[in-house]
Amino acid sequence: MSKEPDRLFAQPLPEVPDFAFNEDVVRVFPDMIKRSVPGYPTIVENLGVLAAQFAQPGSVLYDLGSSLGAVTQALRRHVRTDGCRVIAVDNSAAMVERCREYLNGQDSMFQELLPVDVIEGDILALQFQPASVVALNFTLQFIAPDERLALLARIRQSLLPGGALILSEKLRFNDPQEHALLTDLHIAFKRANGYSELEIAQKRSAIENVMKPDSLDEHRERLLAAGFSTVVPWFQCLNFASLIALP
Ligand SMILES: C[S@@+](CC[C@H](N)C(=O)[O-])C[C@H]1O[C@@H](n2cnc3c(N)ncnc32)[C@H](O)[C@@H]1O
Ligand SMILES: O=C(O)C(=O)C[C@]1(C(=O)O)C=C[C@@H](O)C=C1
Repeated sequence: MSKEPDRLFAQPLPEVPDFAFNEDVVRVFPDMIKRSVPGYPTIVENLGVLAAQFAQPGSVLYDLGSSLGAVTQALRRHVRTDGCRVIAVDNSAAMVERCREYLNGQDSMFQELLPVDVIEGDILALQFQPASVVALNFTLQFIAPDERLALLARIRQSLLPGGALILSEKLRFNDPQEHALLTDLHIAFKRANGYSELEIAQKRSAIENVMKPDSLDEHRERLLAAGFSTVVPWFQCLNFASLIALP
């Protein structure tokens, strides 16, 4: 994995462009996401552990919005169920190209890993195959809010009995004091990871038009409306959380 540090927002920009998963972001993404998302390494590794409990023989495991394939690699480290394969999907060509390189690297180091297909495509246009595990790890927040319910309903339709959706997201909070507190603590997390006030402010304006977090209640209600029967939060660190949704 690239060790290049994220300095994308370190210099004052005359105008901060909307955040995009382009070549510049790809180069620094492992560093960016680890220093920006509290609990990210724990979520990714345990997503593999959880997935192993839900994987059904001969089924597909989806990594939707796979970026550089961190979740796909965790699935391949932990899932030992016969006949499973991983389908990783991302609509950023730059991410997909680098993801394939990293997965080839994993293949060259370990034997008997689950086979994986990396598809460059829009998850909103995907024809889902019967799946036992679907991971949306910090991806739904980048989908237009009015598309989210239909996507989750299609995922629910594709899930096999005994399977699970694992959904990780940045959260917003309806209570203004709770929202302000957790936002301040997230900023403190970024500062502690070496981001300057300028970097934090410019990143915030880059993502505000393209990333729209929901509250935990909104997630729960939407998942139930999409046909899931059970929604269980399994991890929260500051304003970032991960949920298991069962069919
Ligand atoms: C924050 S990143 C996900 C991080 C990754 N899952 C991980 O755990 O390292 C969001 C990803 O979703 C992808 N994405 C956003 N909208 C998408 C869409 N409609 N279809 C496919 N991928 C999408 C972006 O290109 C980006 O790589
Ligand atoms: O909320 C922020 O400040 C973030 O930087 C979060 C976040 C994310 O949750 O995906 C946004 C964009 C990058 O992909 C990395 C992290």
